[in-house]
Amino acid sequence: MASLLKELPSMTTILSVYASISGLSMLIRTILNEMIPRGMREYIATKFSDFFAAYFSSDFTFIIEDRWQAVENETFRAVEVYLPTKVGPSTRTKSLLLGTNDTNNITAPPKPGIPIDAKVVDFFQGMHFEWSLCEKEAKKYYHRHKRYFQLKCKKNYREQVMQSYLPHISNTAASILNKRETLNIYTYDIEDSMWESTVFKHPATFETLAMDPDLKKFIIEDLDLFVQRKGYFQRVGRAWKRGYLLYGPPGTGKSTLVAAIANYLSFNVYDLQLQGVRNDAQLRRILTSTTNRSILLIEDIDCSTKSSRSRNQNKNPKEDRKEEEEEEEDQLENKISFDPGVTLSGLLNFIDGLWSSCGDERIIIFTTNYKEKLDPALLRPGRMDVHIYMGHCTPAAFKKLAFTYLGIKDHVLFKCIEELIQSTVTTPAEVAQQLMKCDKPQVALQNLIEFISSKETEMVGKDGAKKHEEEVIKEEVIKCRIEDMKQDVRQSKILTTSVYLT
Ligand SMILES: Nc1ncnc2c1ncn2[C@@H]1O[C@H](COP(=O)(O)OP(=O)(O)OP(=O)(O)O)[C@@H](O)[C@H]1O
Repeated sequence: MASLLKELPSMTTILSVYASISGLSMLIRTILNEMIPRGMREYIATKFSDFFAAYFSSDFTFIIEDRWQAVENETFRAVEVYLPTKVGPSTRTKSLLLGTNDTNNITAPPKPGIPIDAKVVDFFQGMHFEWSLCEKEAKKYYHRHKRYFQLKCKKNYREQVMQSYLPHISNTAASILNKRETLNIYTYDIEDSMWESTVFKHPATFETLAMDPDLKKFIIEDLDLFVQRKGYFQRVGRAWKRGYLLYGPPGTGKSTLVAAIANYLSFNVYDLQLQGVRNDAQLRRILTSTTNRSILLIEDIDCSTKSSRSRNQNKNPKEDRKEEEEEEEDQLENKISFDPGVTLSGLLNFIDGLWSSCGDERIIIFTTNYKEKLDPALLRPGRMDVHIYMGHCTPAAFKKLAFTYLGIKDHVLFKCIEELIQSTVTTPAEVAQQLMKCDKPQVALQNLIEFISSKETEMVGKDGAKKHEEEVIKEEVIKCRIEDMKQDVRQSKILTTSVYLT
């Protein structure tokens, strides 16, 4: 023992070694501080600490961003649906987002949501998880901020998270979404680059819709077949989508039919105004951020082109022509400007091009009052699968409306009204408006007879003047066509064939 103590260095030696080491380290630090720039020093220090943290820390973090490879991230959406179910009184969150989008019922209890940076704790099969929703600034000013979920857990839970926890979240979210009682209607906010939703409570159903019974039956069967045919679409190598083109005069029930389809299938509706969309890239982003089991609605598709918009407004073909020329010039300018607008080919690409494969169980509906004004490319077979004409009121449609609005299946005035309806051009919207005026069938039906009769006399008076006007318009149209052909020859030298919607 005494010999062992003798071999130990003395206190003085230890202190002098310590002094030399600290002196040396100070010298090295000073040299490094002078030789290596500050930025690089900080970078090396962070890398060092990251390395040791990863090596020695027992935690692991999963990041789930809102978009994944250019489309909406379904895992993010599942977590977004699942996590609010975990914020009860027992959970350790310091804040909670509350709100309701049910504009029809302000007393509806608010639903919980996850605020940015709040922490939500969840337990699954004895494992402890900590979630937080974060946001980071977008690189481009017109893109919304990126949101992502952070899931922190023990490193050794990693496998279980992938194999059982995340599938459990997806299944729970899917069953919540399938059971949802309310539908949403979305409209795109160009400023914030995001879809905004509100509760969709349209009372229209196939039951209340006044249309030809065979056509109604056909549509219902077509929808039923569509939702059952997941395997079929896969087998034949087509995207699980269905396109409907609804056309016909205003007030014949096109929007009502869309609402009836949404209610029948329990699909959310994405109502897109093409006019505000900046370019094809933005259109792609908008369309890929819609969800499955939904309807994409683009109303008045004919009005989305500049030329068709002006044609609708002007009665005088000469003015039409002038405005068209101005618009063609605009289009030429647009082609070279920063913001070229949406091209028809950009839209078609989503309907049946390569981008059509993004998403499942989607219904695309275009509506128009003027099918003849649509670009033939849109009408080509395979583009819009079903073309549905919504026409003027028929005797059968009138009976349906009378039952819906007055609750009657028959009345002595029916015969007279049916004859009047056949001899005039009346829309279901006009009939519905008259029937709504009074609850008493006798009075309401008499009002309707007066209304249709006055329309009939108006039409007879207008007939002569109308014929003359039609002849003048025909002449003008022929002149315009000849001018068009000349213009086309000139244009084909300058323009390629892309069609612009703005
Ligand atoms: N076929 C119909 N069956 C039942 N109600 C109808 C029908 N058509 C019109 N209506 C009634 O008329 C109103 C207007 O109809 P709707 O907006 O669906 O017509 P639209 O064809 O979409 O018109 P637009 O082309 O102007 O958009 C509806 O609120 C509905 O009450």
